[in-house]
Amino acid sequence: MLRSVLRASTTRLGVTGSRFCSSAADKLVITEVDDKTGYATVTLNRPPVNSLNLELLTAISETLDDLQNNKSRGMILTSSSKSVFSAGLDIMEMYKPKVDRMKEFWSTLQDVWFKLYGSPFPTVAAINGHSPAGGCLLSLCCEYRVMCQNYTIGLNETRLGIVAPTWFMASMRNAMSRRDAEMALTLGTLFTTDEALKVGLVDEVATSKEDAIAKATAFLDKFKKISPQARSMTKQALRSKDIMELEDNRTQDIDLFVYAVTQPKVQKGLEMYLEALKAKSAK
Ligand SMILES: CCCCC/C=C\CCCC/C=C/C(=O)SCCNC(=O)CCNC(=O)[C@H](O)C(C)(C)COP(=O)(O)OP(=O)(O)OC[C@H]1O[C@@H](n2cnc3c(N)ncnc32)[C@H](O)[C@@H]1OP(=O)(O)O
Repeated sequence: MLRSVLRASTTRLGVTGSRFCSSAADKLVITEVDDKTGYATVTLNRPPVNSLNLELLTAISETLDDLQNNKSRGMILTSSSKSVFSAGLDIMEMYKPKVDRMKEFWSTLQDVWFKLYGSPFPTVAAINGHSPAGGCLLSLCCEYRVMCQNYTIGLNETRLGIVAPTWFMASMRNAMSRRDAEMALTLGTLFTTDEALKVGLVDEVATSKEDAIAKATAFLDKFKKISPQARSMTKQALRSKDIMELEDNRTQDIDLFVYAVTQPKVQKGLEMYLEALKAKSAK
């Protein structure tokens, strides 16, 4: 049985929430811990599409700190939307940006990646909707992915005329073959659920969100008889090369992001992409 909200981090207004919040509906991230299993279900809750702006990333980062401090037994990452897991990075954070905010935005995304990719507790993404770009990245940071049918997932950056950073690429390479990752990254492929299963981008297909959560729980249950310390040390050892690479290059990575995104050609591309998205949603 899911017990009440453990902590619902940062509200949409950017105010940190209290431990037992009155209403979860206005929180960017809702965390519920199962009394029996100790597993936390972390729900992204920024309508309409969970695009990752600075506030949502900060809320995710705080949530991951809470889980680690509370020695979480496992986390299931999902979304409150009926059709979108996450639309990826909020394009408004990159379009006509203020440089200071942009630096904080990118640094917070790096924090989330470090904490999720390197988390000591086991993690599963219950992908209950579309999951392009940064949405796909969040799921790739998890150890296991269960995806509902008839959605799309992938690192589609090249289709936007931008380059996925090397740590995005490393996360994808960790989940599927190098060859498939190269094809997917260069083409900017958005896979259907069935295609994603075939290349190993997701591990299981679910018929509904409930089914996805049940399958995610079954994955976490597999570790019941494994020493948590041995498990986390093994995971972190396997991922340490990718983690150290970004740790050693954090500042350069932020500078490169700011430089690349502020290029007039990239700004024009983002403008056109935003217009196309708005025109589509207006139909
Ligand atoms: C080595 C060199 C390094 C160089 C570094 C350079 C660059 C940095 C790389 C950055 C990496 C980028 C990662 C990203 O994540 S970029 C974001 C990519 N995301 C997408 O392409 C997804 C776009 N969205 C969609 O495809 C669809 O919205 C959907 C997720 C499939 C959901 O479709 P649907 O349910 O039909 O919703 P709508 O399309 O109608 O959207 C509803 C409203 O939400 C707005 N929206 C959607 N996505 C975003 C977004 N990512 N950011 C901001 N806003 C978004 C959409 O415009 C609608 O708004 P409206 O209601 O006001 O019209």
